[in-house]
Amino acid sequence: MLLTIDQLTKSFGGLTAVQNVSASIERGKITAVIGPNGAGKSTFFNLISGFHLPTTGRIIFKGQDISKLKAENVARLGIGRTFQTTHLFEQATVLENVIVGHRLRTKSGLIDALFRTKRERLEEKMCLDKAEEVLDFVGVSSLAYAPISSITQEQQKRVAFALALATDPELVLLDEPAAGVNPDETEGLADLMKKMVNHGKTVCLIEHKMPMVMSLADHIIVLNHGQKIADGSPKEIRENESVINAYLGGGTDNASAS
Ligand SMILES: Nc1ncnc2c1ncn2[C@@H]1O[C@H](COP(=O)(O)OP(=O)(O)OP(=O)(O)O)[C@@H](O)[C@H]1O
Repeated sequence: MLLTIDQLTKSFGGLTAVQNVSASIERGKITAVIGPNGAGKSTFFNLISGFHLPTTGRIIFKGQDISKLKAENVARLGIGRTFQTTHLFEQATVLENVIVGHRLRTKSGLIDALFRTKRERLEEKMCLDKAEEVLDFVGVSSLAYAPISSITQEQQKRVAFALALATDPELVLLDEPAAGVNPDETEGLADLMKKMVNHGKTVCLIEHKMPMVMSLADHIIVLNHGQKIADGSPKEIRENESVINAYLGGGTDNASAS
């Protein structure tokens, strides 16, 4: 297993957002995390990527306990994540967004930047090369000099993917990668996730679009009220009574059909 989560709990004051969840993510596969609104999915991602410290429990990545590491150190070890497209800088270009994202995660400090050391100049070149490479990978090279505000939501999703890929992660966490895009674009983004896997990445996504999840994921983890209520293949999840009751069945608005 690339990542193992052992009895993970996160409480915010009196509210337990993630409760005693154990799960694992297999290398080279696509794992989806699903569940109703407020189930704890984003908190789960925030815990894995070091944005929240667990209240109790452990997160083991490639044999190393990363439970207490800060986000920048988790990123350095090989876990990349997307943020909502609203985190992109609207007035900056696509390329600038990826370079800034990458620089925030590389080593040059303020002193280096002020004195323009050799390392800093070298890293600048590496950042540009890396940004061009990931923009090419996600298929938006031709938009490198376009401001974020001028491109479509689907193209912004691709830029968010590029940002996550810029640190060369082994595990990529994608938070609702297909929210707000049309069915054709959803298919294009699903293809991009498969391409990541074909290039050696392990993908874990949070997604409400069930047809996409069912056709794309190798493994699905279902959260409800902070607890894991099921874990299995798409077929197993589709047929699981508690998942049907909590999320998939009964005309719920949560599991989107498109
Ligand atoms: N930083 C925080 N402080 C306090 N409560 C929080 C915090 N982050 C999340 N919560 C609470 O934890 C619970 C789980 O929220 P979370 O965002 O993880 O769910 P989710 O499954 O991602 O929901 P959605 O599908 O709506 O994004 C919610 O009740 C939420 O209000």
